[in-house]
Amino acid sequence: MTVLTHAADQDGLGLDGRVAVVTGAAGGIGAEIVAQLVRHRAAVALVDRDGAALEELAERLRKEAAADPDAAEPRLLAVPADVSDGGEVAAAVERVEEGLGPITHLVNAAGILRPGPVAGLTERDWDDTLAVNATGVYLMSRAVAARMAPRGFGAIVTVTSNAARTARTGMAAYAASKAAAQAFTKCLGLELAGTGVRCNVVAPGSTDTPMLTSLWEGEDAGRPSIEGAPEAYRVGIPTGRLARPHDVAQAVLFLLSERAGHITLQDLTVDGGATLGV
Ligand SMILES: NC(=O)C1=CN([C@@H]2O[C@H](COP(=O)(O)OP(=O)(O)OC[C@H]3O[C@@H](n4cnc5c(N)ncnc54)[C@H](O)[C@@H]3O)[C@@H](O)[C@H]2O)C=CC1
Ligand SMILES: O=C(O)c1cccc(O)c1O
Repeated sequence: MTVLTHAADQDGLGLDGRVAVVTGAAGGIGAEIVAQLVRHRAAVALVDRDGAALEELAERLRKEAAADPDAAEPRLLAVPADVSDGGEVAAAVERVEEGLGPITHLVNAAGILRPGPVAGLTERDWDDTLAVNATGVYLMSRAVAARMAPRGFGAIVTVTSNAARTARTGMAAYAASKAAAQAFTKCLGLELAGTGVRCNVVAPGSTDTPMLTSLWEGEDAGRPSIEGAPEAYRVGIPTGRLARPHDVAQAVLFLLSERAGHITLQDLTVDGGATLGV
């Protein structure tokens, strides 16, 4: 089958000519993953519930490529969809394969965070958080894996959080949803291990994106903001800085790539040592 053999391997990553789906593509981390995939000449389907932001991102990447004499014209497809809706996920996957060809790579990066202590955590916040961060990963991975497995090739990376394994104040629903996504991705990886489809997890720590900075700015009315941030955050990070979307995307690209060809069921933390350093 051509999908298994046609990718040129100019840089050892084996992403050239592949077809990747990135959820949460309009977000800080998702957009950087898309940009790096484009740089490695993968065709990319941009999935997010914010359709306008997807169009803007696609336009920006096309302009950047046009201004770079060494860059090929990017193959991009904006596919607005809510990952927590099974019907929308099925339709999105169908659209991607019609528009770009057989999906070979999936990154689950869509996510929401509704911070606050459990005492004030509403059922709505709990349900919404689990719906996007856990059910969304299950729905998208199941739909894509059903296509990858019979073709005998594929790689899935789910972006969780170091909050999945470290108790964090004000993050109970979020941490639970990320722990669920992490366990699900590894179990799926085990089921698929004999098919040539690899499934891994990247768990970032505090990363400089709107999800984090909106906490500090107290943008969500009525939600707690963090006093003294971002300085307060740096204190707990041995490397002395927040992760950048670039740091997280590098780890994701590695696990998607042929350099990680025998790596599956792994869980890579990208948090400057925050989880393990004392
Ligand atoms: N920023 C941080 O400090 C950290 C972020 N993460 C995780 O990284 C991933 C990316 O987060 P960021 O880029 O920082 O956040 P972000 O808020 O910039 O991006 C998240 C994106 O997901 C999209 N999204 C939300 N719900 C969706 C749904 N139901 N369907 C489709 N798209 C949806 C949003 O529209 C947004 O574009 C998330 O899963 C997040 O939980 C993990 C650890 C740390
Ligand atoms: O570590 C964090 O600060 C953090 C913030 C927002 C979202 C996360 O997943 C985090 O791990």
